Amino acid sequence: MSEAPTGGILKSADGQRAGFVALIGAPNAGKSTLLNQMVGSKVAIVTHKVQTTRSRLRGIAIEGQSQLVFVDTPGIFRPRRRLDRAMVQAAWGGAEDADLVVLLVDAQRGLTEEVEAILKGLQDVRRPLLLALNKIDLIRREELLVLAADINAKVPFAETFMISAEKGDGVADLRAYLAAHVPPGPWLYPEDQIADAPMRNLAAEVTREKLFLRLHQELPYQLTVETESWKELKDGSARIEQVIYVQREAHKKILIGKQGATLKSIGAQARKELEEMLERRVHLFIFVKVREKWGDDPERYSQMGLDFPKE
Ligand SMILES: Nc1nc2c(ncn2[C@@H]2O[C@H](COP(=O)(O)OP(=O)(O)OP(=O)(O)O)[C@@H](O)[C@H]2O)c(=O)[nH]1
Repeated sequence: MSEAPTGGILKSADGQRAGFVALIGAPNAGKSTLLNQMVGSKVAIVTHKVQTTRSRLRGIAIEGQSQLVFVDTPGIFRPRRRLDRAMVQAAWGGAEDADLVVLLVDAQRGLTEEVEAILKGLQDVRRPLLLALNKIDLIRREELLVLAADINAKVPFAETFMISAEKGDGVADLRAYLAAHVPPGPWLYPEDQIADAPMRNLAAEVTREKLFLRLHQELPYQLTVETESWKELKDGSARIEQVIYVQREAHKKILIGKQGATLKSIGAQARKELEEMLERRVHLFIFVKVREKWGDDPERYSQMGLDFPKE
């Protein structure tokens, strides 16, 4: 067997396709359910190439020779606070970055205010837009056709799919369409990273995400989270210790906050998500350490699966 030219990490690019698919929709539209159907048991890799909150990797699906990388565009609606507004902008940026954008609509709820708001936002997105009407098991076909026409009258979608994410109806068609329409090119993520994202990285990624969500522009990007220890306890819970490395004492202060309040709330959010993800109780201990100059050490970047920025 001959080795792939990339050293065996990526498969040969013959006939391969790969791309980012932004899945957007109002809360409860069924995004998670659809992703589970599309991605199956495969967990997304978690070493982001770029450290931003723009889009979160939700899962990777392989369909034939195509790799579909699903990204979330968090907080696309309800921009109440300034941070939220910044997130909304970032979210639309995420849609702009994607190769294809799928709007998932709960067909039973129909054209709600939230859906209207998303449609408005989508008018400026210069990407192929696909509409997926979900929960078709709950409504009559005639109503579905009317809804499809109403939505397409507002924003012309390249294609409209009618699916039941829960029952699986129509999901294969959508998947096949996406697979055929992502750009030709080598896969974006090596196959082995998709199957088993190391749990320690995953846990560190969760905390890192909470840090960015909470502190946003206050903190510089030179910050890293490492999971130092992970113990399975007898009562079924997990004890996880993490260290957040920052470059300066001042950053440490910001991160910890008054009387530890900032770090405490970040820790609480991370723990909650970890508990949901791992389906068990989690004891999370986070320490903050100053490690000067780690930002200049290329080795650290590659450990995190990041490219070392040239300047
Ligand atoms: N009947 C029916 N229910 C569905 C279908 N797809 C999703 N649901 C239900 O809709 C609810 C919301 O689904 P989620 O997948 O959690 O929705 P979501 O868009 O990820 O929600 P957020 O994470 O809050 O944005 C759940 O109770 C699902 O079981 C479907 O095709 N038919």
